[in-house]
Order: sequence, then structure tokens, then C-alpha cells
Amino acid sequence: METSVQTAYKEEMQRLEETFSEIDRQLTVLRDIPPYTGTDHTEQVLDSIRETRRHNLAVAQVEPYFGRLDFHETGQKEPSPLYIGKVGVEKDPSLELMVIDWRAPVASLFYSYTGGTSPVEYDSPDGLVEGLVYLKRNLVIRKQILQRVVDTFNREGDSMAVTDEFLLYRLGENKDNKLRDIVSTIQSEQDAIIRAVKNSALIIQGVAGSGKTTVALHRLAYLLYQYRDQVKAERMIIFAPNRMFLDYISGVLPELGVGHIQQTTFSDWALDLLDNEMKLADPAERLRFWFQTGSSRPHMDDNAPGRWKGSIRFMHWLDQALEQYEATAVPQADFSPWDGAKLSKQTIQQWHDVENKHEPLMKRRERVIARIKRWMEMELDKVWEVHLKKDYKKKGSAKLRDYSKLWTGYTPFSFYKELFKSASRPSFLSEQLYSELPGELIASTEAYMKKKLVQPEDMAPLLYIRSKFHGIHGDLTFDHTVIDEAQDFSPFQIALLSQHTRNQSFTILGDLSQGIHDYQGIRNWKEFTDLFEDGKTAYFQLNRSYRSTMEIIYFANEVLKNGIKEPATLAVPVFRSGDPVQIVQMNEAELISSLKAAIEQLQSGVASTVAVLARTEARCEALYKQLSVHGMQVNLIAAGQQHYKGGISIVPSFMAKGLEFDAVIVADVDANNYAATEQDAKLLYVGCTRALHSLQLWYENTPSPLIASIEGDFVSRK
Ligand SMILES: Nc1ncnc2c1ncn2[C@@H]1O[C@H](COP(=O)(O)OP(=O)(O)OP(=O)(O)O)[C@@H](O)[C@H]1O
Repeated sequence: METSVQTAYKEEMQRLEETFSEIDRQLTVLRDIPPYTGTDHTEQVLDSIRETRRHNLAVAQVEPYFGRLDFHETGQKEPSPLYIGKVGVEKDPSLELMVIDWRAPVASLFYSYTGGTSPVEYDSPDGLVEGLVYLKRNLVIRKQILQRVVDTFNREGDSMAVTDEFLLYRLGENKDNKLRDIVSTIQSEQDAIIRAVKNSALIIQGVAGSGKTTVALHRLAYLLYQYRDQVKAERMIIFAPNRMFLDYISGVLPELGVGHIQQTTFSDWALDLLDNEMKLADPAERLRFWFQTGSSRPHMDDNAPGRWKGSIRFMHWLDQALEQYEATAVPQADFSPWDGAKLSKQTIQQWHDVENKHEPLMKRRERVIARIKRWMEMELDKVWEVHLKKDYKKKGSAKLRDYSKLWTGYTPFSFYKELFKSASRPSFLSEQLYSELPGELIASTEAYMKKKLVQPEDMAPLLYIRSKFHGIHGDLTFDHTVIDEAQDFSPFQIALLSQHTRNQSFTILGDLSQGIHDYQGIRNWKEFTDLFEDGKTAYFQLNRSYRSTMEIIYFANEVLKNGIKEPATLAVPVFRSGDPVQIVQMNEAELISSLKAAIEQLQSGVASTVAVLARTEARCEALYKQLSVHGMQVNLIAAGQQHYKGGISIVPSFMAKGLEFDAVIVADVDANNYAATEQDAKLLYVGCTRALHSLQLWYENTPSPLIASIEGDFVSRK
């Protein structure tokens, strides 16, 4: 007798064949139509629609769908199967939906449904639609071959809960060197974020491995589909922590059929807007300073330059400085180009204060000076004597040049530089306001600016000044802004970006427990929510971690608890078990040969990507050199790196954020490198949570207090 699995498989094979033959038929018709090369607009539009259909069908031809949901809509006679895929396919000419785009409203049922017999509903353009789910099925189709059929819910079966079997199967797979799409296994709490309304600043606190980055990218694809008349890909932007991370995530959007979204780091974006008038000081030097170990660790508080310059208090300070400049900018003198012609200072002031009030500052200066020039030309028209006219013209031009010099014009950089002069305060700035700038901050900023260098925390203030000087034009505004690793952003940066983002349409994601750049980032999401209008923010929390095994998550949570009294949130693992986390004592003399052996063993087993994490860049370089000498093909990841190559990576812990590896070995986990402090606990937590399947922590003499006392069946010691 045929089992239910065999019946399901047969049924799906038949459906798949029908789908393929419909796709093939439509593709053949479309490919027979030659591309239109003429100038008729309607024909051009029709051609572009055909091109999109051709592209979508070609995608569907390989893997047409990944899920099926049998839904009985209230009022309909019987349940109908809905097949969910990356792109929608309609039967031609009946327009009956053969495959539903995963972003369509009805497809939300596939993701939001978490089991049970109660009625479910989804939000359609015509209002709420209610009904019952009969079957939820996952299908794996690879290169046109049906490989797996997994029922995660069947109303006629025994279990009324959706099981995680399919998710576990996907999570157990090895990862290559790029992040991938998760359309077939989006979880309901992730789906709620992906489909949240556009015009709201979403703030997402998600534990390590909860899918924040992945979810944000899927959300962009959703917004482009759902709000296609309101948003354009070119007007969406993703801010990521560094260029290597951008390379790492670069595969996801094309997999989702999305192109042209701007992807950058805040500093790169800012430098470009500031016409590259200055450069960023060496990021490695900064990291070396803040990540020192032992007694040389710097103190981090609100006076750290990053926290100070990233504060809203500094933004308001700049507002006052700009107001003081504005109030004193117009020269306090009449303009007299030649004897007998005079423009009073009151008139000029009036042109500045009243007539051009709404123009940004430098534009205003430009306009008023142009107006003075026009006035002068009109005055000149009144002069009839040719020789006098010539003489006046020359004199007038020279006088106007002198007058313009009295009215100092600035670039954002030159203005900022003026504010941070230690020898004397700028003439427009009051003694009182200048005295509010800490002396140390003036000295360090000045030293860099003399070399035309700035630090990352100077970028938001410089752009803010830029906006006051020149305004923000339409092409610099975004339809939607995504900020990844947002816990490392400052309130000033977010406030600045909200000037560039229409309707507060933001996806802001991060994890306070991974806030290792404490010298610049936030400690509480309220620092951001306070920046937005009431009712225009939404806060989401993702607590389930999908990346790592249960053992790794339990272990990483203990690390956090040993360094932080009350961690913001602790990760909840999905039920995926692996080997216990290994804590290994290792002599320095044997380190390299043991590392080589351990890596080879890992690669012969579960791991295709392996990372060795160390505390400092110098230590990573040394390990890299020695492993290379031993004939290993390893990649060193350094600050400023552009590409992520996969394979075996040697990475400073602070550079590993956002990445993931099948196996991770954290080296030197001793008391000197990882003390029982909040900062070190976060750093080690970041390191541990990079591992998918296997985690080892090595130390030489005394283990770090963050790991010394961890006990349980999720950890083993050697
Ligand atoms: N629903 C899901 N189905 C399958 N895999 C998932 C799902 N959600 C997340 N993952 C996987 O979990 C891993 C972590 O995802 P991601 O890097 O987006 O998380 P994150 O929250 O940004 O992590 P971190 O803060 O630690 O950098 C990735 O391999 C991703 O593919």
C-alpha cells in the first residue's frame, strides 16, 4: 500500500510537471517575440513588461516554488492549494495564479501560520480575509528536480503544531562565503518585521544570529513589491559597518530579484557628500587604541570623543554656533562702490534676514551678494559719462570683492575647523559657547584637522553643517533607509539620517549585547526612539537565534552573564544540537601545530569555513604568518578589508561582527585578553556567536573569568 509520503510526493511531481510545462510554453512564446528597438513609447513599455516576464519565468523555471499552503477561505466551497515561490506565475490566458509571489498579501499566511485549528486571517487590499489552513508543506526543488516534500502541518494528521523539521534541515547545511536568502523558511516573528508598514521607524533589537541582517534585506524586497508606486530601489539605502560586510551580504538582494539599492558605509557616504575635502584617519589606529588589553585599556564614558560628538547635545551646540554665525555673518558696514552710491547695511541685512530667510546659509550669502551686484549694475546704468562708468565699474568690482571677503564664506570642513581652533575662538562664537567644548576634544580634533583628517564621529556634524549651508536636495533624500549594526551608531547620526529619509521610513537593527564599540554607540534603544515623532516608531525584539547550535548559544549566554549584571536579552536557540563547546588548554609552543591539526580536522568533518579569532590585529598577523609558513591557505581579515573570501580566516574578534563560520576557534581566551568586564564579555560573545556548528576556546595559563566557571553538558574541557 502507498504511504502518505509517497502519495504526497506523487501529487507534487504531477503538479510540478504541469507548472514546468506552463512555464516552458509561455517562455517559448515570449522568446519568439523579437526585442523592440524602435522609439514608440507604448511599444517600449510593452517590451519592458515582456522582458520582466521573461526574467521571472526564467527564475521560476529552475525552482518554481518552495511552499504550499492549503487554505479554505470562508465562503468558498473547498480549500485550494497556494504554491509560494520567489516570483509569481500566472496561467496564460486565464490569469489563474499558479505560483504566488512570496511577498503577496496571501503568502503572508504561509509565514505567519504557526499551527492550530483556529481560523487565520491575512490583510488583503480589500480588507481582512479569514479562513482555515489545511496543509502547510515545504518543497525542495533543485535544478528542476523535486528533492524533498516535508509536511510541517496537516489538519488530517496527528500533530496540530507546525514542526521545525524543515527549518532544522536548512540550518544544518554548511555555509559558503556569502549570506543567503531565507524565503522558504522565514519565521513568523521575522515575517512581521518584513511586512511592517513603510512609514515608520522600525527599531529591531535582535540577539546574535536572529536573522536581523537577512530580515532587513527581505524587507527591502517586500517594500519594493508592496509599495511599488511609492518607492524606487535607487532611492533606498543600506548602511553597513564596513565594506567587507557589504561584500558578504551582496548575494542576498540579487537572489531576491532586487538590484540598484545603494549600499555603503556611513563614512563613505559622508565623505562623498563632503566632496572628499578631507580623509578619514586610519581606522586601524583607532581600533588599536580602543581595543587595547590589560592596564592600558582606555576608559569609556560619555566624554569619549565618539559619545560626545555623537550626542544630540552636540547637535544643539552646533545649532547655536550656526545661529551665532548667521547673526553676525553680514558685514556691519554700508556698501559704497564709488563716491555717491551707497547701499545701507540695514538694507543688506534685510535682504539677508527677511527676503532670503528660507535659503540655507551659504546659498543666502551667494544670493545677497548677487543682489548687491545687480544693484551696483543698476546704479552704473544711471551714469552717462563713459570714462566715469568705466572707472566706477572697476572700482565697484574691487569693492565687492573686498566686501565678500568681510562676509566669510565657509565649506563644512573649514567651518568645523574654525570651531576647533585652540589658539582663539572664532569671532562669531560667544565666549560662553566656546567654553562648553572640552579642551581635550579641541586639541585632538585640531591635530587631525590640520592634516585634513577626521574621525568617524566627525562625519555627522560635518554633514549637519553641510545641510545648514546648502540644504538637502531631492536626490539626497531616501525612500527608505536601513541601518545595520545600529547599536554602533550615534543619536546624532540617526538624527542626521532622518533629515535625508522621507516619512521616517527606517529599518534600524542591532544588538545591544554586541555593542563592542561602546566609545561611539548607544546603550539603550531609547536614545533613538526619542528622536522620532510619537507614534511613528515601532520596536521589535528577535530572541530566537538561528545561526548556532543550542550548545553554542547556551555557552555564549553564560559568557554574557559573567560580564554583564543584567544582559538586555538572552538568545533562545532553535532545537538544533551539535557537539559541546570545547575549552582547550594549549601551550604557546604547540599552538601553531595544534591549530593546523584542529583546522584540518574541522575541515574534514562539518566545516567548510573556519575562523580563528584573536584579540588584536598584531596577534592575528603573527598567527597568519606562522600558519602560512606551515603551508596553510589562510586569509587574514584586517580593518579596511574590501572582500570576504571564505575558507580559513584569521580575524580580530572586533572585525568578526556580522560574519559567520561553520567552525570558530577563539584563541588566547585568558584573563588578560578577556577580563570580567562588560566590554570584554560583549567581545567574546560576538566571537562565540559567529559559529554555526562548532566552537572551541583556547587559552594558555589561566582561562578568562568569563569562561572559567561555565559548567554544563553543553561544554567540555581538555
Ligand atoms: N528563518 C530563517 N531560516 C533559515 N535561516 C535563517 C533564518 N533566519 C536566520 N537564518 C540564518 O541565521 C544566520 C544569521 O542570520 P543574520 O546574519 O541575518 O543574523 P543577525 O541577527 O544579523 O546576526 P548577528 O547580529 O550575529 O550578525 C544566517 O545564516 C541566516 O541565513
